[in-house]
Amino acid sequence: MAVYTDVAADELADFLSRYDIGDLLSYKGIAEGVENSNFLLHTSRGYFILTLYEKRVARDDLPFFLSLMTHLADSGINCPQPVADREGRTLATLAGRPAAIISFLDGVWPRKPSVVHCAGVGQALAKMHLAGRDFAMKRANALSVAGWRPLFAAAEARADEVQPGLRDFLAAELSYLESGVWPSDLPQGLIHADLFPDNVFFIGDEVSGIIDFTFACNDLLAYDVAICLNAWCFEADHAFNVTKARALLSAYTRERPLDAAEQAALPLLARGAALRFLLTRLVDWLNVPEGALVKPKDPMEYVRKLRFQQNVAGIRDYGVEIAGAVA
Ligand SMILES: Nc1ncnc2c1ncn2[C@@H]1O[C@H](COP(=O)(O)OP(=O)(O)O)[C@@H](O)[C@H]1O
Ligand SMILES: N[C@@H](CCOP(=O)(O)O)C(=O)O
Repeated sequence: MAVYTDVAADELADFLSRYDIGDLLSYKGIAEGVENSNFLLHTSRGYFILTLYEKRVARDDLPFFLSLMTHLADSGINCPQPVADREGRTLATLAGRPAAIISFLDGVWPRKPSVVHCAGVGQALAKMHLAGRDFAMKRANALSVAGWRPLFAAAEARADEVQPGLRDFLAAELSYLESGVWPSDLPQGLIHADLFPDNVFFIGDEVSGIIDFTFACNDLLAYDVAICLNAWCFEADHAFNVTKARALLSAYTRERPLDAAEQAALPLLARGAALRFLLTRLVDWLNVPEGALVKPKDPMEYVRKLRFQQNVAGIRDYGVEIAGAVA
């Protein structure tokens, strides 16, 4: 999270008077994250998270995100729950932004994910995919292949300020991924689409909860796995850690086996996943709003990940053997 939109104390007190969550004792902006404005509320009834939805979130999508959290929780996935006001509404407006209050989850996200954490997220991701099967609402992925060229267009003129040659590198990769290679016939379902370490809480070695569903959508399930491979299985020195990848994939496939087509497509999906986060990071890096409390994420990290994925020959490079179904 971040804070793009500040909220005055009297405005917040007025807003909270519509809810039954006790008296406000304190609140503070949360500097982590990059997408929305988030505040930690401390009231006489405990802690809550207040989110003001910003740039990439369409108001019309909010019922999908809020209903999804309720659905997943009902299916045994520990995730934040939307808090309704006294009239039963979970979606509101504050400081001119769509806003919601959600429950606070205990746990901490792993700053240096270990092999055990990677296994934990693999299992949690598969359980979330299974729990999403009977979620009735649908949302297309606005940041799949068709969504990448507008991001590229927004950043290409200044891409070489970040790294000489970056514009041409991005143009070539984008053209390749747009050339008809992207699969459409793999198993689809509800995906998180942003399951990075800062969105998975642990207590000890156990996953205690999953947060941040504002990119959740219907798309290829294996694409979600690819996003996680990129986000969890590289070291701080940018080396790919095959032991972590094996742990993540093995734990995932114990819950939901990957079919042969998904296994074969995984390196390509990981290229696409790397390009998607590279592009959003680049756009954000070049457009930090003045006065915003946000630390933009490094696009170059994803240039390195993309280069790695371009050279992956097959799923064996992720430490697992090809089989009818990886398990
Ligand atoms: N339900 C929650 N319980 C506890 N902490 C939360 C919760 N939601 C968000 N946070 C805190 O806010 C940070 C950023 O949240 P996130 O949803 O990733 O932001 P963004 O909306 O920008 O994607 C998290 O890393 C965590 O510290
Ligand atoms: N995970 C994305 C950024 C958006 O996620 P947030 O949960 O940190 O707001 C990235 O790393 O590029």
